[in-house]
Amino acid sequence: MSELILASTSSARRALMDGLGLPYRTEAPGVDEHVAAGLSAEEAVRMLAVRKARAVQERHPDAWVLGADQLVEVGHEVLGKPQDRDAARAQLQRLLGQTHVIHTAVCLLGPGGHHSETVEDTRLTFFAVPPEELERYLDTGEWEGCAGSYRVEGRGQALLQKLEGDRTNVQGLPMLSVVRLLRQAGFDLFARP
Ligand SMILES: Nc1nc2c(ncn2[C@H]2C[C@H](O)[C@@H](COP(=O)(O)OP(=O)(O)OP(=O)(O)O)O2)c(=O)[nH]1
Repeated sequence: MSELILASTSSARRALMDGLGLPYRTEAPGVDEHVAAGLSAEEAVRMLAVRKARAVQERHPDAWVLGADQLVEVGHEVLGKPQDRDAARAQLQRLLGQTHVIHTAVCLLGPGGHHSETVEDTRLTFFAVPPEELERYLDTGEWEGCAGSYRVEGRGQALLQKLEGDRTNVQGLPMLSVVRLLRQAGFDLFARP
């Protein structure tokens, strides 16, 4: 198989792909992540995952390229990555004591016009915790670089009352779907190095 490129700057996505053990490399997509207002969270993440994968594939047309994007939806609000601690506090205040949905889209592009994509949802319910506990969680710094301002595999799991769906989807890549897309594209996931 041609080389596989993860079109991502995300350390969480890299960690998940490392666990799979396939040879791959990463490349920053370098795309504008703004989308038209009025798109649903699912439409937005799907569009951005394709945009990221296409941007890298244009530079490496013979490669396989995996792109991904994630948003948090709570009520009618859509949350991305917080810019600072105050924004992270506001996001978590919105999520605590509520149920929210993580939407993650992945897109796999390959030689010969291969294009497969999917969007996976995971529903999470958080405990309602007092403000001082929220401040202690913010002190961990886990909010940085995370849509929704928490890390489900880190101290953030102490906020988690219920999770329905693929846990890896929360971390940045729905690995059940990534494996399915790679197998459908003909990847041998246990190829001899
Ligand atoms: N480790 C960890 N990371 C999380 C968690 N929830 C969200 N994230 C991270 C994964 C992604 O890096 C980020 C979602 O934002 P984006 O989809 O815009 O990706 P990002 O800009 O980080 O990287 P990329 O666009 O792939 O270069 O949030 C979590 O529970 N644990």
